[in-house]
Amino acid sequence: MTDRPTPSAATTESPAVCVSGVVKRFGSTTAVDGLDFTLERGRVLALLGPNGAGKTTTVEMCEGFLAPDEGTVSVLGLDPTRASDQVRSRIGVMLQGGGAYPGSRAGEMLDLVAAYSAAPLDPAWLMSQLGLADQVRTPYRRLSGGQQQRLSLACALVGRPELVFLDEPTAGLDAQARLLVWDLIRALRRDGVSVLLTTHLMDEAETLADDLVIIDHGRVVASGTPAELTRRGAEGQLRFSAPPGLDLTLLQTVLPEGFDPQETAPGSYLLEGTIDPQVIATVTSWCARINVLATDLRVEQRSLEDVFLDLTGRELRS
Ligand SMILES: Nc1ncnc2c1ncn2[C@@H]1O[C@H](COP(=O)(O)OP(=O)(O)OP(=O)(O)O)[C@@H](O)[C@H]1O
Repeated sequence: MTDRPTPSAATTESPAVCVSGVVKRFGSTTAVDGLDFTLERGRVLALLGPNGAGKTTTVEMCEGFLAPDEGTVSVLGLDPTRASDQVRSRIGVMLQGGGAYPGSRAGEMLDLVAAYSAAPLDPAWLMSQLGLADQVRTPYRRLSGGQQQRLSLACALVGRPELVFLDEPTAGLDAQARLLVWDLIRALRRDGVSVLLTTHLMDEAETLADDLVIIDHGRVVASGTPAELTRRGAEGQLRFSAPPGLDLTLLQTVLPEGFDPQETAPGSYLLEGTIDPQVIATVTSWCARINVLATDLRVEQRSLEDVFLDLTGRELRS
């Protein structure tokens, strides 16, 4: 995927997407409630949030399908509702089954979309990248849900867009198809394509995104790189098993300041904080000194699920 057309100079320097103070209401429901975030060029930003958080509404405003009630949305430096023709020729949008003629063959559909583009990718190559090489002649209605999903991704990408919107790109895909889609998103990133994706899958966000915006009830609850977010607060946990009833005040005196070791269940011990090799060595040598065998010693990093739970008191998966 090389030789993408150079974007026009007037909008090359602006961020791929800039959402500022955006509010969107549907009747009495406020779907998006003062949202701010920026997707810089060439990066992958994941909007992560539970069902109903406002992810799809946000993406649809960026695609120009919906206008915000308040605030501004800028895509490649342009207003996606006012300059929709200019914006649409430069973005890739994954439509969920929309616009498909049920009788048309998968390969024909992709060829048709490619024909509208000045410098399309090779449709046959794209079909094979997405594991659809054997479905080129299959009518759309006979494709499985996952195959339709991947064809819709192919349609979004075949025109070599500068910016791609992927709303839950792997929803409903099996593990193997999910990995194909992940590989393709990584390839887009390597090619300098900007990607805005929504997901409620932590592993997807953590694996693919350079930047994460966690939203809930239409608002940003946290943002940063996956590493920054999982490092926030308690950085990690060290757990070990040992005979119950150890006097942890003694352990605390030899640990760096800020550690408060706990016995979470009889014989199960937990330390939260920055777990570095010195902390592990301190714990094991303290156990040796009191002649106790620590078993099952393991270090766990906080996941985005933990971060979300800390911030909202709720599980990310609803
Ligand atoms: N066209 C609409 N009319 C009325 N309410 C809507 C409409 N679109 C979205 N909503 C409501 O706005 C809120 C946000 O919905 P949205 O689809 O943006 O969330 P989401 O984060 O994408 O959720 P999901 O992961 O379930 O797709 C929800 O309460 C939803 O019911």
